[in-house]
Amino acid sequence: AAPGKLTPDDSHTLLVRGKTYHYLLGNPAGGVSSTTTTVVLVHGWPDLAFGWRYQVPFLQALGLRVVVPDMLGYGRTDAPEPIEPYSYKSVVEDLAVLAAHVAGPRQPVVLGGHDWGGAVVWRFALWRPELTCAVFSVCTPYWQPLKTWVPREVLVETLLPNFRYQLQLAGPDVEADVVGPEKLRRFLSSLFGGRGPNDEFGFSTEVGVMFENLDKIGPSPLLSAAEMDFYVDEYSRHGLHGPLNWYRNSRVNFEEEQELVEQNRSRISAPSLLIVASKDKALPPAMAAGMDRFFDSLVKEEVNTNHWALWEAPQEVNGHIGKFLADVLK
Ligand SMILES: O=C(NCCCc1ccccc1)N[C@H]1CC[C@H](OCc2c(F)cccc2F)CC1
Repeated sequence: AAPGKLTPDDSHTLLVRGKTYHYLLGNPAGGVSSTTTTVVLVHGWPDLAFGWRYQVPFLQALGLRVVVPDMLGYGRTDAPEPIEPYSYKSVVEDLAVLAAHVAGPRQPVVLGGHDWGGAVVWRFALWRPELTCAVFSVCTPYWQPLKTWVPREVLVETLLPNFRYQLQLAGPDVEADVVGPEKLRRFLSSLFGGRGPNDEFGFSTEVGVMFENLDKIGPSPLLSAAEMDFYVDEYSRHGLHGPLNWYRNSRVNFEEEQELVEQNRSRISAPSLLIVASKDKALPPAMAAGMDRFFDSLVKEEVNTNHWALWEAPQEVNGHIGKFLADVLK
């Protein structure tokens, strides 16, 4: 692979704990040396490894090796039917295997996440602190493992009304209705900021997918037609069952994390960066209030974007990540 930029032959697959993962591997400008640091980038919903397209070349130019998987259920990675393989603990173990394959056994790596990927990288730092060199999250705050089970509908009614859409996404309706490339295109355009002729939304955090509006939704200004075609093609492979399984593990995640609660493991010692997005309706900056108390070293930054900060303000996002990593790796 050409050092410093992604080429088509930088696409790889690896059998990871019984699942085939597809990932992009970007080598650093100047080539790999024994001291090269590896960054693992974890995308969210509904996204792909391609969602990090504005960050990968920037990180390669900094001299980093970049590993970017299609997460479980997405793109050219397998999409198992059951929900358990999509739990935080299981996905963290998958990422640990992938990181070791690229960076070598027991080599600490930098973890970067957006959205669900942000939640995953915080969990990686909790479960595998010995493999965590540094961690950054875009949009997603940290929350500690809880010892009391709160059903998602109660969490929505009492504390996080902005999570109400997750009740719909955990149910059967979206994967039953959003089938085939044209429906998937309208669905993805809705999530990526596309609107109807009278500014109608196809998705809202209060409701979720607004099925009656889908056929009116136009292209998102955040992606070119070719980029959108790629997302539609990639999502047409498996449909939405896998991606939606991420919303069906609240109880599994709670039960798996009791091990962390019992061991009093709720603090993150690795140098950490949170970049919040001012206008993100799913993950508003206010959700990050109070998380500092769980960190030995936390930097918080804000960008003035909606949920898709990686694409809306890549220069600012990359600037914050670059400054953070320069401090960590100096
Ligand atoms: O659903 C997600 N993303 C879809 C966004 C769709 C959208 C697109 C464009 C505009 C608006 C919305 N992300 C998940 C990521 C994990 C989060 O759960 C972790 C968690 C807790 F469980 C409790 C406290 C904080 C915390 F972060 C829950 C949101």
